[in-house]
Amino acid sequence: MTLSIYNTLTRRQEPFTTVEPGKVKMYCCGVTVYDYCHLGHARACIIWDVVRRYLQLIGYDVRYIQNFTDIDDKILNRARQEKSTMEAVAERYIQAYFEDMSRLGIKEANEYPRATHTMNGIQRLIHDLEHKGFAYPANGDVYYAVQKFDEYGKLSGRKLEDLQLGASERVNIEDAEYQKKQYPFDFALWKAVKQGEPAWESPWGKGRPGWHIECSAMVRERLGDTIDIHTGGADLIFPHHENEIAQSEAVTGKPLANYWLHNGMVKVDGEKMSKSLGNFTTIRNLLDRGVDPMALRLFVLMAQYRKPIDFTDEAILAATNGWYTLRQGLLFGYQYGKKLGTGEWGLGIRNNLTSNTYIERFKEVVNDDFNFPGGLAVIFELAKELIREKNIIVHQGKTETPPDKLLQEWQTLVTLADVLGLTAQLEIETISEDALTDAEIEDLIQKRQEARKGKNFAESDCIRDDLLSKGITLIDNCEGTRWHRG
Ligand SMILES: Nc1ncnc2c1ncn2[C@@H]1O[C@H](COP(=O)(O)OP(=O)(O)OP(=O)(O)O)[C@@H](O)[C@H]1O
Ligand SMILES: [Zn+2]
Repeated sequence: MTLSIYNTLTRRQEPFTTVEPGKVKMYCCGVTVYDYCHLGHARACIIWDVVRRYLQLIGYDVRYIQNFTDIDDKILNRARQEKSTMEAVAERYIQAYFEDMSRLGIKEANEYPRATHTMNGIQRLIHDLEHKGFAYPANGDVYYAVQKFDEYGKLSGRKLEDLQLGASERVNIEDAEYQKKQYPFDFALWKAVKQGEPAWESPWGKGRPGWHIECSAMVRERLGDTIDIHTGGADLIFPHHENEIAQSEAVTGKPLANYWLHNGMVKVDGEKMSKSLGNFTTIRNLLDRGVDPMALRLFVLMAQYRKPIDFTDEAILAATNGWYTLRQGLLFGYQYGKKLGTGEWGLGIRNNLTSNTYIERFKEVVNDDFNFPGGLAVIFELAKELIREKNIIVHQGKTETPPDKLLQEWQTLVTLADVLGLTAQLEIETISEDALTDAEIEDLIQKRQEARKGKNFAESDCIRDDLLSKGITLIDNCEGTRWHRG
């Protein structure tokens, strides 16, 4: 079976094809930066990270862009509460984002555009919409006229007539915005400046962009008119993604994205985990309590990505137990490779892997709409096989299974687990003989920096992963790269 994925737009599972052969352009709606990331964000980031890694495994060259919404009422409120500025609040939480995601082993996007750095693209798009009759100015604001876009509602399946029926309790007719709109469901592309708020010059007067327009502008600027995959949480289908489609497609006349993918929500007692609702556990809080980042990854990957999942202590405990099992399998080669007499097993994992039945089974199952739980079952089968061998070695001193077979199984396990971002670190004691010095680590970080500058991300990832396998964790932030052992 080749890859087929469920497309929210068509409500069907479809064979995956790309605009350009062998290349995937992928855009993911990122976080609004006014607080630490919670487990809902962790789920979204882990799922799209793994989707990206899997597409790479099956041979695609993936260009992955994720934005930061760094201008928004919630950021301004936070800045007011703290007597700080929007920039300072945004910067702090962007930095925190990178720290948290690095702890979870999320690969960096190719670019992280920010709304405040995209003003020209945003204004150009609004101008084009106005020019084509899809937008109208009103007292310094600019609104999108949803009734002008015939296909409005095609993603979410919501029709304007239905919205109208249920609207009476939701629309506040006293609201200043409402008074400026020609139609209640029109939405703001540009908002006139309010006292004390940051603002940019524009043809419509000083002001700032609405939320939806930033993503349309960033996709257009960084990836072009039509991309292959647009992702985000299911909470964004309406209105955010519906509005992105309306904005982009009205201007270009082309599909914004061929496949729309949405992750299910992380819930707490049946309600969406959310910053606004305040019912959230942050990633750093959970990890600082001692939960292994890999257990959190497993918690996410054990569920089908579109289904909601409940965050409970029991679920994290189950994932942690699963991780301890998998970890034993992943460490097998490091611990017993030498003993089995085939040299240092940790070396050259990446280069040695050829197709085999486990890899084919893994692909077969994951090709069915990114069935990661199914892929995990193959991975656990391998891990358990290696643990069985380990027990034989521990109790009998040796195993009858040929070392080459074990080496291949172990390499397969490490490679497939790596596709899901699941990597095991050796305890410091077990590597003390050949532990790197601080200077050697700094040297490798420098090499990685250079590889990144040269856009050689395969090499930079390789250096990071090799360091990780030696118990060294890298944390990237705006000032550079920090590291710690263990
Ligand atoms: N509970 C959740 N489960 C899964 N994904 C989520 C969850 N909350 C947010 N996301 C996803 O994370 C990304 C960033 O979301 P955003 O910054 O708007 O967070 P939020 O917590 O929903 O914010 P707010 O509470 O202010 O609405 C989006 O793709 C969103 O769909
Ligand atoms: Zn978006």
